[in-house]
Amino acid sequence: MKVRIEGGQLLDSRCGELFRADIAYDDERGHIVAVGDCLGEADKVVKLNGELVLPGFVDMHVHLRDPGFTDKETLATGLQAAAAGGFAHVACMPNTNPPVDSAALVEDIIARGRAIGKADVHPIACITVGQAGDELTDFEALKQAGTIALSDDGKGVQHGARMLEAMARAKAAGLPVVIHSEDETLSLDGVIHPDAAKRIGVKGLLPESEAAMIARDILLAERTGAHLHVCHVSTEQSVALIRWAKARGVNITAEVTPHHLLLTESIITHDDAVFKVNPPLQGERDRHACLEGFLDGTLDIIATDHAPHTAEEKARGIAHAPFGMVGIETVFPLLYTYLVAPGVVPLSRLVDAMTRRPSELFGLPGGSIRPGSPADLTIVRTDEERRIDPEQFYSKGRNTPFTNWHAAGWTVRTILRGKDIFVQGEERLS
Ligand SMILES: NC(=O)N[C@@H](CC(=O)O)C(=O)O
Ligand SMILES: [Zn+2]
Ligand SMILES: [Zn+2]
Repeated sequence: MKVRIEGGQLLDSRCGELFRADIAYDDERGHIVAVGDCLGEADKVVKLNGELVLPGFVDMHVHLRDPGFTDKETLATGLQAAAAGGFAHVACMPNTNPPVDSAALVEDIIARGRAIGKADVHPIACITVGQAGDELTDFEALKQAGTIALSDDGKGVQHGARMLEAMARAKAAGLPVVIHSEDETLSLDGVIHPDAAKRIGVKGLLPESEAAMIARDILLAERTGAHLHVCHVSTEQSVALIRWAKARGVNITAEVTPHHLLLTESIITHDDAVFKVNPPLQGERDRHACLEGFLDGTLDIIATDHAPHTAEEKARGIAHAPFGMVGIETVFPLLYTYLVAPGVVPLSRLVDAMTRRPSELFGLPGGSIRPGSPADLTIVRTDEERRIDPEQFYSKGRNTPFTNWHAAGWTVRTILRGKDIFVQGEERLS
């Protein structure tokens, strides 16, 4: 069936300007047929009134908690939440129970994800067996099964020689190594930024633990030629090191989260674990450096690090609650409202960092609106402001630090290969 979307605004990726155009796609074959005016007959017409029609969003860092932690999230709730946030594709981290360290587990997630029929899920598998930091997993078998990258996210690989071997083998297998950069001999059992920790009376987490590990892994990536991708960059020193590595020609890319672009440790004025995340919210200099790094492309992409936890777990307070914040349903409205609308970040930079760039880095489909490309589309309304209410989330996780913030830029429809995977107001999957 031929579908036409008319009355929307598209983004010209070369000049960054918005323009009016219609889009025709084939909802069975799943690709875009034409972009422009007078696109001819269609079996179905979606009429818009100036909404943005963007490529389907891509998030390279989410925690879907399935298998093993389904009280926090399930594949179904996580992939519906992703679609509601405008995401057509998400990459899920392997810190589940059991950890995703075998081909069978990768295949299981892909098969169950596909059956749910929401966002497409692309598993990232463990670097080390059981995420224990020691024996390496079978990279070739994991790749055959469909894994798109390797990571022990949640923990850093502490042993340098082991990481060197992992990068050499990842290079041979053609898989990116995605690092949670944390030198545990520095971070120890700290929980939040040292300044905030002093105010609250808990243990500080040394920010230098991040850059220390990034420095090591830059050197190992340079030696091996592996594609090193740095997760959730949060400090000024980390941004400087990545910028330096790129200038040297190291095969390195990086991501930044919405919370590290919008928040600092100063928001932590009382013991509320909703602000506890790893890496922690840092200082204003760090936040500013992340923003600069994002604008100049040192930090290539936006990733949410969507990390749902239960209300009970988060009620344990900053010292004892698990690290992590949800983010997949609010990332675009927050960054649109607080960075794009005030003129800090161009819309084209934000959209590129959530679509074309992550697709390109990890070899995923989509990322552009052109005849022949997949009909992965996100339709966003920028003229309707809403208050963020976690009770409305499709995710099981309600642990957002942005409760009661007002934002515009909500997704009204998400399309994957020509099929609607989210329409505003739809029922929850359980
Ligand atoms: N970011 C977090 O604070 N938590 C993540 C782990 C991680 O991304 O390191 C989680 O799995 O909960
Ligand atoms: Zn991490
Ligand atoms: Zn993570």
